[in-house]
Amino acid sequence: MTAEAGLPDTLRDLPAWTPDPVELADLELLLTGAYHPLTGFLGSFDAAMVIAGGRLADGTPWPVPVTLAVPKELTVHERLVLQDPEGVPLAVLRVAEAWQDPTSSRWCLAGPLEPLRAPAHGPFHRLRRRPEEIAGGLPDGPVLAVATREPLHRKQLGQLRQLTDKLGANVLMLPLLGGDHDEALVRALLAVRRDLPEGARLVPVPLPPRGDGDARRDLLLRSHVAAAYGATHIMGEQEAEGTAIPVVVPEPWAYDADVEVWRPVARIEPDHVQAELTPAELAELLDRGEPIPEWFTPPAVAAELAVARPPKLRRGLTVFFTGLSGSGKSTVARGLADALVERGGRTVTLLDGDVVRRLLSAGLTFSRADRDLNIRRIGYVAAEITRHGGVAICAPIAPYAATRAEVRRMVTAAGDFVLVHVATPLEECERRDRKGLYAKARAGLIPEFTGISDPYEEPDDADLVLDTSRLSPEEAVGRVLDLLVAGGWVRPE
Ligand SMILES: Nc1ncnc2c1ncn2[C@@H]1O[C@H](COP(=O)(O)OS(=O)(=O)O)[C@@H](OP(=O)(O)O)[C@H]1O
Ligand SMILES: Nc1ncnc2c1ncn2[C@@H]1O[C@H](COP(=O)(O)OP(=O)(O)O)[C@@H](O)[C@H]1O
Repeated sequence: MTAEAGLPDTLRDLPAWTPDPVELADLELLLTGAYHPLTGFLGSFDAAMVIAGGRLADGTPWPVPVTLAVPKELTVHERLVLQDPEGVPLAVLRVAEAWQDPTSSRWCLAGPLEPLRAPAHGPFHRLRRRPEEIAGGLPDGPVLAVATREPLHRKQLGQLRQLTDKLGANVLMLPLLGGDHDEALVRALLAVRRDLPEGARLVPVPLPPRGDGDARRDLLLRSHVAAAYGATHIMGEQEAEGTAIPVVVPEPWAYDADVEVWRPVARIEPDHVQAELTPAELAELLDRGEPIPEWFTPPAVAAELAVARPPKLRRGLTVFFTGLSGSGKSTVARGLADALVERGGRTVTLLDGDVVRRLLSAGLTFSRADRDLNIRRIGYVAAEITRHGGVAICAPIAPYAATRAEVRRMVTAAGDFVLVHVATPLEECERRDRKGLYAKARAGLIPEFTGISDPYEEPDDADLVLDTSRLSPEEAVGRVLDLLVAGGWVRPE
């Protein structure tokens, strides 16, 4: 891959496109050779064959459609610069085919890629390696890949040691990046490096989970990437047909509490007590901020688990109010912010609809596009506050369900999200008409007024519904506080 100082003159006039995070990861893996034998995004025939039968059109096994979706306008060009989210050009796509995905109706481009520069973003970049750099340097003999999105606890470490002993294998750890806490994952795996067999290598690989949640295809894809990195076997949860290298499934292990060691279940005396910590139990301990037992995982791994899932009392949270103008969003949101500040222990930022429109969203109108942009901006700021462990309280109208869902997604990648629908009836909001806007809207002086001449899509995913025509402001704030206490985000008084 070349290290260009800037975009060559000949490419400067080409249109540029920033693929989504999964496509960007695909691009990186295509360029590094980790997706061998693929060298570019798939065309319609290959994609259809892969979806139908797990094979490319020429019969080569390939588990997932690696495709690139673009806006229709971009399908007329012969070449396209693909860039990272900061606008750094990564590759040129020479378009061989523009095609419309029959299921999503989205337009896709296929064709060979010319690399411009290696992607240089993301944590632990210094540990990234191209497959050829690793595969060439591995010792002879079996290599067992552990391509994982989860840390290794004492059980998996024991299982791994058993498998490597049995196979006489070296270990290749491939932490799969693209989840919500990549750094914590890599740190947790680095923390157990001493417990891995001598000579184990660790290479982070960008391979976010794909939207379809198909575990079998995911394992197949991981097997292809692991094979490209030189692995001869992959540790997996289940056997699967069509993997690039054999899957080795560890036998069940449990903690023998009588002698305080992890061992294969088959080797535990029948009268001994077996212990396990299910994912749900582990999550509960983390939520409550209670210590993770040392028999379950090394303390350094436990510390990373707590980074990825902090105790709820310290975890970032967005409380998002939605409702008609005059429904009481600002009043209740302000009351909640004051109550949280009075209780202490939390930093609180109130992103009120009116205030946001004067600053962050100054100049935006009330068209659908501008309302969506306004809500996305609020969501972006709320997600950042949440990421840093604060409480963001938002109180815009947010009339569109899809945009609220987008904000929920952005925030939940960083922490927790609570949606409060202030469902005060329109008649009551209009009766209040604090700012005289409803009267103006009825008189046709304000076009596109929510509830009068513009839609409000009622949420069906609200965590709390408040009707302030039946509640005092204090009662309404109390309901929200009760919810936050019940959910563990706020200490009971
Ligand atoms: N056309 C139209 N429709 C709705 N609301 C209007 C409109 N024009 C001005 N206003 C005033 O702007 C406030 C709503 O702004 P938001 O940013 O919360 O709206 S949105 O979420 O972007 O739809 C809203 O304030 P709140 O009463 O606090 O909700 C109104 O006072
Ligand atoms: N239970 C209640 N909760 C919130 N507001 C109430 C309540 N009862 C009456 N109101 C009044 O309704 C109006 C709501 O306005 P506001 O909070 O600015 O709503 P929004 O932000 O949804 O436009 C305020 O004048 C407030 O005093």
